[in-house]
Amino acid sequence: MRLLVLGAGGIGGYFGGRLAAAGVDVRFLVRPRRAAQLAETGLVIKSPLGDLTLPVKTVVEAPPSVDAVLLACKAYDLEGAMTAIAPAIGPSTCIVPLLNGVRHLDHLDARFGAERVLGGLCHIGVALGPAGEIQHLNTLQRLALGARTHSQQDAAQALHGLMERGGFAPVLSQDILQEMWEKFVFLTTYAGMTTLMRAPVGAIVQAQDGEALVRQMLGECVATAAASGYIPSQDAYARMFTTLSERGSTGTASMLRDLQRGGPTEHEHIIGDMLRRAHEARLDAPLLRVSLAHMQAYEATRMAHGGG
Ligand SMILES: NC(=O)C1=CN([C@@H]2O[C@H](COP(=O)(O)OP(=O)(O)OC[C@H]3O[C@@H](n4cnc5c(N)ncnc54)[C@H](OP(=O)(O)O)[C@@H]3O)[C@@H](O)[C@H]2O)C=CC1
Ligand SMILES: CC(C)(CO)C(=O)C(=O)O
Repeated sequence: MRLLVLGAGGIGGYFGGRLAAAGVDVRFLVRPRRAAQLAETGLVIKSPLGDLTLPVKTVVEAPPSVDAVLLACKAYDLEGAMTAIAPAIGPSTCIVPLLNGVRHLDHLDARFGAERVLGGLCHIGVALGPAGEIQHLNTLQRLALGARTHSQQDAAQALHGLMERGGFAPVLSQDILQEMWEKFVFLTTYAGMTTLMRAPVGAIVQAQDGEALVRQMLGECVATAAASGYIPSQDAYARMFTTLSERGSTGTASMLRDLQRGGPTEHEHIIGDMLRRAHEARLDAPLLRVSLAHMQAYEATRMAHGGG
């Protein structure tokens, strides 16, 4: 099976690297700067689960008709990424997007046809270091993928088999859209609250109304998910709330880290999309409104200072 991984950043580099190290036929579709860097250093992963340095195959133009594409770009790069992978999408190619959120599914479906687009997500903490190395920040490495329709089940199973070779125990989800929505609900609150407060969870819940505000934003997201047909399970809700209200936690969403380094963020794809869906369902979501306005003001300021 020929696998094309779009992006050798945190997510693409980590999972693609594990697969390449196991002998899977992986090509990384990257831009010229990253191609040069990888040619010089190889793909480097620094992880508590095992470091890795290996030469990898890169391409700056997609080869025709691969078997599967692992899509691992940030949401603000989705349009360009879809154009980049287009030549690789043949009649039986599957695309597994690993982006956070859910809105990208609509864009991918419109561009390539819903039958090509499986569901996917990952729970992991990875970031690119200064020399382009992939830093694995904890020991989580959960990748889940699954069929969105009955007709995709065989393809999902085959891809899961391929992913298993990477040694990161991928999950073949029987309800990937539900899982994606649960992560969307969690991440919107995590990113919304930690960016608004410029603080980790532990500091937020120490503030007078901190925990109440976390509960309120989570409630707005849960109501939106429910109105969209994806009520988080009780277990999922309990896990989310535990993480979002943990005393002493130093946890922050990657969106806060992106903001603190003055970079672009996925706020429209995450917070903006959740709020849009709340409005469509005629739900009041005052905290999401504040959170989105805050991120849009950040973005306007960033652009005014020449941010690209
Ligand atoms: N990092 C994490 O721990 C987690 C991230 N996610 C989600 O996964 C997604 C990816 O995040 P992450 O890996 O951290 O992001 P990164 O910024 O680390 O990596 C994205 C990569 O995509 C590449 N890219 C973008 N457009 C193109 C293109 N047209 N052609 C080739 N390469 C392209 C970028 O290349 P270039 O270097 O050229 O810009 C970059 O290396 C996001 O939606 C994120 O929210 C989900 C769970 C955890
Ligand atoms: C929730 C988390 C930390 C891990 O998957 C993440 O996706 C993010 O912060 O962007």
